[in-house]
Amino acid sequence: MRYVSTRGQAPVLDFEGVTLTGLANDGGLYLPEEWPQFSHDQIAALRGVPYPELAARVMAPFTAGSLSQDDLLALCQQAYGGFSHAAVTPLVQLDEQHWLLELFYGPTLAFKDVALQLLGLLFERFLEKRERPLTIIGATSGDTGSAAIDAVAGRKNVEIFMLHPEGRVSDIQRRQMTTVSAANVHNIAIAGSFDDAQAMVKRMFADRALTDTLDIGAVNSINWARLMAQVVYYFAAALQLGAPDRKAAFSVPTGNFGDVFAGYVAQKMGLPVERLIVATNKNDILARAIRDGDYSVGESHATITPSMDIQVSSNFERLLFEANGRDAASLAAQMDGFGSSKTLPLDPAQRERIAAMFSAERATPEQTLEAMRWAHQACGEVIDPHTAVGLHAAREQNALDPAVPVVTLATAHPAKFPDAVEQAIDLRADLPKRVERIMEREERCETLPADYDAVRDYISAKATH
Ligand SMILES: Cc1ncc(COP(=O)(O)O)c(C=O)c1O
Ligand SMILES: N[C@@H](CCOP(=O)(O)O)C(=O)O
Repeated sequence: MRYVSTRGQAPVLDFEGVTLTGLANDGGLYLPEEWPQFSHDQIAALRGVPYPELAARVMAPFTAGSLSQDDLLALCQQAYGGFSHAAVTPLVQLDEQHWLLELFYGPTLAFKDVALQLLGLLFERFLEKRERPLTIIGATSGDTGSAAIDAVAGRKNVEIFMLHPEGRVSDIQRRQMTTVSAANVHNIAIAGSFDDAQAMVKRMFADRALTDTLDIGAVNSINWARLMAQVVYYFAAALQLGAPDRKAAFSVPTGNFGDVFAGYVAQKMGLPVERLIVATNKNDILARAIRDGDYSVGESHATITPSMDIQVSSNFERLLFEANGRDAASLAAQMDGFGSSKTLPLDPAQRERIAAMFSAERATPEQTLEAMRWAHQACGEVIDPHTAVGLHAAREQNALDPAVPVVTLATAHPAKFPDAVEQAIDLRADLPKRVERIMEREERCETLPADYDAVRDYISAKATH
């Protein structure tokens, strides 16, 4: 499989190259040159297949040329062997139409583990032959950071610098990152928003002074391998609900647009997906883009769903590229305009193609809490506030055929956000035993201003050259 940049000016890479490169050097994001196709019979043959094998079969076309089938299967078995649920991503029924796809059984209790447990192993495999270590630089609003750190802590040939917005992640999210004592882990709290952190990370990929001395890698969803691994659970859920003979819709709590874009990829591969519902909090740039064609940056608001407090949504670029017929030159011009004006009007063709598959819904804090109460009182499920944003959006879809099952992605364990859970249902969600110990450990974190030079210089000084 070959991978091309959305902006058309970066080298075409294979899967190994794209995994180690992260952001394309023209500022774009990598995508497969073409979407692999699964026929009706090939999808039917995946029914009942255990998760690690399903993962290897769904991902095989994307890794072809860089990993053998046997190697890929062995990596999937290792990656998912540590999940605390036998089904890895179990499906739970809420009522006749609504389901939850629980994605929080990995070591750090959020959906990020599904991709990052595998990515850590892929790094290790591909770095065996390299002489220089890979310096991972990432930005997190809470969950990517802990999952990525867990995936690479103590591994050879790799070190990680993770930026998070100071005071804007939950205490548990922060401790999951800052209590890891491995020498190859560096946490940086910046006095700014997640968007400030993400913008700095992207700028570092284009900073020759840095890239000439360090091999920089990505764990954020700018890295194609992240999205690839997330495609699998759409297959897992749809197969259980009757695919390929029955369609399913998915409601996805959204921030950086990676998770819902993985659903789009599953649909492009042949999975019968009726609709993808983009669920946002008050940071509703995506809802405005999908509904009104207006992708323009607003103020960043702190909410009870901090992981989704995102304005500039990395993976929306991938969808814009798809929706303009993969015209890289025109996309590059659109993104340049967005870079300077912070506003991007979608053209009519982009709007039409996006509307054909995506709906968008925004949840207020009260609607979020109300969805948590409904899940608890009517269905006996304790859900986290991010999942609740998705569930609220799912239950607003009156235009959907009631015979179509709607799956809300349950993106985090409720214990990661105990205050919001208590506010909604007056119950303190207990931390699972496997992570309880983070509450006693010492924290390690550098606090820096939201200043590009200060952060770049700190990383440059600390990194292994
Ligand atoms: C718990 C949780 N839900 C939802 C999201 C949004 O996912 P995405 O950024 O892939 O849109 C995130 C962060 O990415 C998250 O951590
Ligand atoms: N919500 C995310 C933000 C980063 O998103 P990513 O999917 O691009 O890594 C987080 O928890 O850090």
